[in-house]
Amino acid sequence: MYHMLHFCYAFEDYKETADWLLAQTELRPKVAVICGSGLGAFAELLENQTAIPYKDIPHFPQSTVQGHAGRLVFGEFDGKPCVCMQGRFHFYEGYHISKVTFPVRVFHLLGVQTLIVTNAAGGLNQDYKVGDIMFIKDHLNIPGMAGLNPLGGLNEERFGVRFPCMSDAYDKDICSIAMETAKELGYAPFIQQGVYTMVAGPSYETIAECNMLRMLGADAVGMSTIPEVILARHCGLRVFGLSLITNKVVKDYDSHEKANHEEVLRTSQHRAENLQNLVSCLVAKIG
Ligand SMILES: O=P(O)(O)O[C@@H]1C[C@H](O)[C@@H](CO)O1
Ligand SMILES: Nc1nc2[nH]cnc2c(=O)[nH]1
Repeated sequence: MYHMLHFCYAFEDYKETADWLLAQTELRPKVAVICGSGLGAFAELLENQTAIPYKDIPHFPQSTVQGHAGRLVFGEFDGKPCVCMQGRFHFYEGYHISKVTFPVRVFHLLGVQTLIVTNAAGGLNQDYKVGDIMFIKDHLNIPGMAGLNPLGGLNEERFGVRFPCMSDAYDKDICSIAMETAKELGYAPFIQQGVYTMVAGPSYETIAECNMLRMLGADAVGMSTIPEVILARHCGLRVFGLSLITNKVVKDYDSHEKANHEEVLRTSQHRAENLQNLVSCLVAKIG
């Protein structure tokens, strides 16, 4: 059990990483994108790229999960500078929760104003189909309710207030722009809006857990994103989040379906192009 007052990082650590990154590129991104499982190909589309492996970046953790390449890519969409994490960090990889969210505060110090988070998630809502893209309108922070919040410990006032508000976590204006963009691209038939919930993982949910999460009001379940969103809101970033529904969770004891990461990566690959188009158009509009 980790100690609540234990900090992995001091303000100076975030600053050191941000200053190191600013010396590697002349781009000054206003938008950062975190790519979910299998969704990292998006970064390949960036023009005028500078790609930096996580292992070369001071204080950065490493990606250990299949489908997370482990590179930070700076580049442009339609002339709009952007920084993209090709691979994120998860609590179940054994990282302290402040390591999982380390890049978010670095983005803030780079001058980023908007964070776009993407993830692969299991569909809890009966009406969702595999391949749907859910714009996140709210979240249920299950590990947070059990005491695992990235803001636990002493508050760093240089980033934000002790008790940040979360009822406005997902930016309604960006969500409207994303909806408009999805319609322009002809993607409306597979767009949903819903509530994302996070479990710590790495085991997938039992049938009873899926039924409970649905009863609590969640539409999709994953193992990431919420700690990043909380840290982003704490330091004043605007947030847009989307979940790719890569599988339908099992809620029926007669079902022979089994959740598995191969299916997650297959669905991500299938929808990769649509997601790339959507996110790149969005960056071009809001960047
Ligand atoms: O990084 P994301 O949240 O997209 O990855 C999801 C959750 C687990 O890491 C993995 C399970 O298949 O996919
Ligand atoms: N927890 C969880 N994470 C996922 N990521 C992709 N699919 C799933 C799922 O069914 N459950």
